[in-house]
Amino acid sequence: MSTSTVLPARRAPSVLAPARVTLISCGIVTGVSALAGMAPLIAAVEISRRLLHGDADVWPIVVVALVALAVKQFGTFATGVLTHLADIRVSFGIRRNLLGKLRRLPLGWFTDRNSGTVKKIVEDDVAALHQLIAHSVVEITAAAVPPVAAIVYLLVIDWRMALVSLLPLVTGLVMYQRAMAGAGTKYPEFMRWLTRLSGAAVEFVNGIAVVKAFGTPGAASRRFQEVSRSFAHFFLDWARATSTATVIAEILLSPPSMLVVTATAGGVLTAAGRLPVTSLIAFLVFGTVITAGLMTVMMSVHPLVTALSTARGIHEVLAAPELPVPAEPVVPDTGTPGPVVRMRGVRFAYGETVALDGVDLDLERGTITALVGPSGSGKSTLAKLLPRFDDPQQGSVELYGVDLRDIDPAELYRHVAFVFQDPALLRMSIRDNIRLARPDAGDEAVRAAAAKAQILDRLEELPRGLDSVVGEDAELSGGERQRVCIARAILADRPVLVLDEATASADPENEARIQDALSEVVRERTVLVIAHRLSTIRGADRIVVLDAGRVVERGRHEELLARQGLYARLWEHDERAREGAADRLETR
Ligand SMILES: Nc1ncnc2c1ncn2[C@@H]1O[C@H](COP(=O)(O)OP(=O)(O)OP(=O)(O)O)[C@@H](O)[C@H]1O
Repeated sequence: MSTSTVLPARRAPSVLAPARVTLISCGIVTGVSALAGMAPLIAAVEISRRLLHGDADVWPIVVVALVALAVKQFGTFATGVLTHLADIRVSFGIRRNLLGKLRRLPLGWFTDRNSGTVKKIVEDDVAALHQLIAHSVVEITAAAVPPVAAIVYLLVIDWRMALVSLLPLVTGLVMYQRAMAGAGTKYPEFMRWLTRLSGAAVEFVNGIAVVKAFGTPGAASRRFQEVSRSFAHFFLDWARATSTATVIAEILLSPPSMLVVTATAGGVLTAAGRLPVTSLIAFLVFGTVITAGLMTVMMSVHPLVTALSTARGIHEVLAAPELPVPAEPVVPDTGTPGPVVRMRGVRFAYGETVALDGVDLDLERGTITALVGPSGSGKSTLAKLLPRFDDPQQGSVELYGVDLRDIDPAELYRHVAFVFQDPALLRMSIRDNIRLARPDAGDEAVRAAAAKAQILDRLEELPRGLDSVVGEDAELSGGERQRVCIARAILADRPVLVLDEATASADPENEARIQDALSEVVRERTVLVIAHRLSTIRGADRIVVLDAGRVVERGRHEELLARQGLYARLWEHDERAREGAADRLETR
């Protein structure tokens, strides 16, 4: 086991922390602006009061109202600019942190989630935060301050009339509250449905080739359809349960309802001489301010709740446990005697599924060790522990006698390279793809690596040669892509190499060239190869046979054949498959 101290999982900073000061200041400025924005309404009431009393001196009021209006406009403009700038800063920071985090998360984190979920967090969720930072705070403050100020103002003018005017408002809010009851549990469920929908859509699109080739019409997209249908049911049920209360609430909270109540009650009181006309005007003007403002606040609640839950989701990703990083990393000494890689008592389980159970394995310097075994025996899992895509739950993996958990990841990748089955090329020039691990490598070195990987001639045929961009003007076959990855590994020149041989057999010429490229890349290196076709690893220095997560046999090809065990059976099976294929070809 590792003996070094490891840092606790990095504490994720609050997603909104960098925008906090801006948001608080903009909230205050917006509140003041909103109050200033009410000045023209107060001025209108005051002007009508003076005119009704025969006082024509209204110009000072007009001037004050205009100044207040200018203050409001300036405040709105300034807060708009500041919040949008804060949004750009925060979104950029979050995207950068998320990308850094995704690089540090163990591979297991990704296999537990589909690519739809990851895309939703990085792209959609960060974009959704725009609403919160650039809009929600200022918009809600701007909408909430006038109604509150108006209520206080009307209570001061005539508290009894004010209470009567507020009746439709209070009833409307009670109905609204009833409509929203259960939203606390329904809303997170709604968000989970959206994630499921997005995941099902991505799965469907990713598998479209298989769908077209094998799917009976409609059958392959069934999962997507099922998720869509279940989501529609969920949403309809929710809408049905809340629609009546929502409609009544919206009618009561609308400005016309307020006007009807205020005009009727106010008119009766004014006619009876209990309410001055100027007060009636104030109620008519400010009554609609209250309802209009509240409607805006309520409309903003939904995007606000969405944005807050988004912020929580992003925070959870940033706080997800990473593979521990050593506090004091040890630099492995390549001169250490003994095996280059040593695995002891390695156990690894995916939840309940035990993939490796007590595996011991040594990779001796400059040798090729082949991992073979039936499908699901744990070969890929074992190989992925060496570049530390995950840590074993028990036991240890050592490089030059140092536990991988004690080595800085950047240092580890200076020693270990890998070529996996699925050739991963990035959307950049072929040249940059090859020199991914050595960005400063010169043209000569890149070409030499490509030549050794048996791909240079093909790359030179591309429209812009090595400058052609993958996915734009560099369309390569699977076998060619794999050879580019091999060129990358050759140029990276790491002493230890993990190699997952392709299962999908390429055409014979491609196949032969891949084999030539591989024999180049393994030269003078310590290699762990996952062998899917036993013919290719006959000459390996050592063959390790896995079965159900355990090493059941080890030795050279001839020794293992002589033992008549699992390897011999696998070999026989492979031979028969090869002969069968050859016979079929010959009889054509
Ligand atoms: N991400 C995962 N989640 C859950 N179980 C997994 C996961 N990956 C692999 N397994 C399981 O772990 C076991 C070992 O899988 P692994 O892929 O290492 O085997 P393998 O020998 O490489 O198989 P193959 O030759 O088919 O690629 C299998 O039972 C497999 O179903």
